[in-house]
Formats: sequence, structure tokens, C-alpha cells
Amino acid sequence: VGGGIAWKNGRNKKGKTPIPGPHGLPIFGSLFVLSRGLAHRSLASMAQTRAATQLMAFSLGSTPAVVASDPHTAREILTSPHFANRPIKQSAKSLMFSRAIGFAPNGTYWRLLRKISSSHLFSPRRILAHEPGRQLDFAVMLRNIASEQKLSGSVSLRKHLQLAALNNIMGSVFGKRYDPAQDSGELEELREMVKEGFDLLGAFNWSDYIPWLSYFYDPFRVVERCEALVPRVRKLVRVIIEEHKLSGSRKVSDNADFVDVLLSLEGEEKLNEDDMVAVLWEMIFRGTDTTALLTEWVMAELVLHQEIQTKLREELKSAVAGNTLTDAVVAKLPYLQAVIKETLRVHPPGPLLSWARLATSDVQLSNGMVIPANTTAMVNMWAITHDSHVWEEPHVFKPERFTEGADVDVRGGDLRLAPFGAGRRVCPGKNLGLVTVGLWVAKLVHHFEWGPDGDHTVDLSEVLKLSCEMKHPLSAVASPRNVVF
Ligand code: HEM
Repeated sequence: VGGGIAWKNGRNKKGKTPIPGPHGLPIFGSLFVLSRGLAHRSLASMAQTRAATQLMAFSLGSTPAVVASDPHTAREILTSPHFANRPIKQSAKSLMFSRAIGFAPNGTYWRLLRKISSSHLFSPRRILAHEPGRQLDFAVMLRNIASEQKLSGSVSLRKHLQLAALNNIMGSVFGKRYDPAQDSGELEELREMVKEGFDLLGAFNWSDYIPWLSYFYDPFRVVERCEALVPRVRKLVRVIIEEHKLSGSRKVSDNADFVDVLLSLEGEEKLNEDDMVAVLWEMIFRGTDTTALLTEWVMAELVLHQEIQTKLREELKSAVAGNTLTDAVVAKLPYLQAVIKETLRVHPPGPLLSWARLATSDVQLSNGMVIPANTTAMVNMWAITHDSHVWEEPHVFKPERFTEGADVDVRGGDLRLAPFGAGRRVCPGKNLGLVTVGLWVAKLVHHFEWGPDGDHTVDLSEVLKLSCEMKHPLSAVASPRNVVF
């Protein structure tokens, strides 16, 4: 059967045009493609060789799945109201994420969460109000980078970015920042919990696709580890909620943190405590790794392409001219924005858009194919951004394609480059993510010249976990520049 075991009985032929796809193995289908290595690359070459880039059907054990590797089909899937749900992994369910924005089914509760977060956490006014926090987290990072460079002669950037990103999101969500020198115990506990959650959500769990396996095969001990993590998360978040309750006034100002906002909700909007824990915890998860790893990819490309780094510094020099580098200045730097877009194109942090979608009814596509209800639908954004029919010289890192050619909206309006997804489930944190990465990259380049580290050359190999990150963390020589701001 085209598509394999989960597509038997003509499931892939419901429309005028059948959906092509590999036969896969008995029982497992094409599960091994997802369970190891770089799934986005394997799926891209499978779709290419089968002339199935528009849509390819395949089986993940008993779960029928399709993947779109072309902008047109990707748009039809992501923006269709019939794909507004997501299939939920066992780990996400056990970690309470079915009550958080990313996995809550399309309905009143999910719409309420989107509304609350877009007006109180992600609105331009709120993002601006939290700028002092972004500046503060950068100032700490700057000091730590300078001292590591002085001590070791090079800098391993990842840990600095991760601490800044964690503190930044903790600041705007929980109103709390950590100083490694003073709060090492609590910070370590939090870091460990975030890492455990990432590992569990990113781990490939065979029983998500072959349910009966769960009775005797759970190599990552997903169930047991989730059961151990949930009480720790509840305890940490509840303590923070109690501290906020004790602090009195529920008046919510622009720079209030998200806990205050959730506590101030009244009537039908009021969330119960478990829902609050889920929503708050999800923000920490989604907001930490994505900004840190995108900044690391940008900096790796800038170390490899010194001429691009010099050009960016020139742009910064003329824009700063005695002023502080702020969000407002950064937003008006076309070359910096082009460098970030080009990094999102070459290294989309979610190459398969992180969380899939689920068809809630049969969906007819404009090419005559029909995706049956209950099919898991993925978009291979990496395949689209590396397709030579869509992008000229797709493997070349060239920010100029965005300054010299037509500009491209990366926030979901143009499916040739939609690293934040699109449609009603598009990433709500996209503006916050872009503003944070923009400010930090601008400041890193303004304060240091970033050169190659002779002992650790830049290696762009990827590893796909919850997001796609550099397999070998970036190490570079950061030569301080004599700048005041
Ligand atoms: C570079 C930064 C980021 C990237 C590349 C990114 C990417 C994505 C992608 C691809 C999706 C799935 C969209 C879809 O299905 O169409 C998503 C969803 C989501 N993201 Fe982001 N994200 C980033 C930053 C953030 C930040 C900073 C936050 C919050 C603090 C956040 C919160 C979320 C949430 C809550 C969802 C689920 C939305 C829903 O299902 O309704 N993201 N993100």
C-alpha cells in the first residue's frame, strides 16, 4: 500500500489524486526515519525520490501521517481550520501540557489562553515594557563572556545564552531572575528540571505510535520519569504563585509578570491552579531553548563569514553613534534583520515545525488529494527552505537575498520561510523571540569581534531534539571592542 500499513483500505486514494508514499516495514512503517538521526533530512530525501514533495503519506506504526515539503500545500494545511488540533505525545500529556497552549485542543479553553497570552505577554506594549530585563540579562552575559575570554582565551557561548534566555523568560513570566553566584542551588534545580522536561518531550517514544509496546518496552522510562518530574514542577511553580499572592495588590501594570496577570483574571477567565502551572511551565519550555539556540546559530554563521560580521558591525556603528542599542534601534537595522532571517532559513529551529497538526475531518486539497480525518500532518520547513525551486543557491548563507531582493515575512505570511508556523496555531512568541535574538546579536557583535577558535573549528552539524541545535557547541574568540554603549 502506498504510505504503508496505516494507509490500508485505500485511505490514500480518497481524492481524485492519490497521495504517494513509501510502503515502509510491517508493524513499524517508516518509524525508523523519525526515531534516529535527522528526520527532516531523511523525510526530505524520501519525498524527493518519490516525487512526493507536495504531499507524502507514510506510517508511524499504526498512525497515518503526511508531510508537506512545498509552500503551497504547507499553507493549505497550516491555515486550514481542520488542522487546528495537535496529536499529543504521552510525555506531553503526562507533563500536563494538554492544559497548556501548545497542546490544548482547539476550543474555548485554548482560545482563552491565546487571548490572555497575546494581550498580556506577547503584545508589542508588553514586549517593550520588558526591554529593561533583556538589557539586564545581556549586561550579565557581557560580563561573563569577558571574564571567560580573559581566563580561557576563548568563549563557549551556549551556557551564557542559555542562562540569559532562562533568566529572561523567568523574569517576564515569574518576575524572578537568578544569580549563579547567590542562587546556585535553586538555579541548578530549575535548570535540571527544564533539561529533564526537554529530554522527555524531545525523546522518541515508540509507544506513541505502537501503543501496545508500552506494556513491555519503554527504553527511556518516559512514564516513570514524567511521574517523578510533575510533583517537582508543581512544587516550584506553586511556591512562586504563593509568593505572588502574598505580595498583595492584584493591579496589573505593563511590566507585571505573567503570574500576576493570571492571578488577576476574574470570572470565566479565571484559571485553576493546575492549569496555571501548565501554562506557566510551558512558557519556560518554549521560550528558553528557541531563543538561545537561534542566537548560537547566528553567531556560528558570523564567525564563519567574517565579511558578513564586518558588514553588520558597520551598520551597527552608524546606527548607534553614541546612543544605547535598544529594541527600537535594532528594529531599524535591515542588514541585522536579514542575517537573522537567513539563519532562520538555513537553520530553522523547528525544521518539522516542532509540533505536528491533526486532521479533524477529511480535508480536500487544491491538488485533488484528500487527507483523511485523524491523520497526523507535518510540514517539512527545512525541505522548503533548502529547495532550489524555492530559493536560489539554498545552501549558501547569503543575507543579501533579503536586502537586495524582495523582502519576506517570516512571521507566517509567506510559506517559503515560515519558521514560526502559520495559521491560528502560529507561534505566539514569535515577536518576543525575534526582538530578543535581534537585541542580543546586535550587542554581541557591537561589543566583541568574534573570531574562530583554532582548537575548535566551527562545525555546523545538527542534532534534532525538541529543536534542532548545533551538535558541537560553538566556541569562538571574543576580542573586546572599546565601546561604551
Ligand atoms: C526563535 C524562536 C522561536 C521559534 C523558531 C518558534 C517556533 C514555533 C513553531 C514552529 C511553533 C508551531 C507553530 C505551528 O504549528 O504553526 C511554535 C508554537 C508555539 N510557540 Fe514558539 N517559537 C519560538 C519562540 C517562542 C517563545 C519565545 C515562546 C514563548 C515564550 C513560544 C511559545 C510557543 C507556544 C505557546 C506555541 C504553541 C502555540 C499553539 O499551539 O497555539 N515560542 N513555536
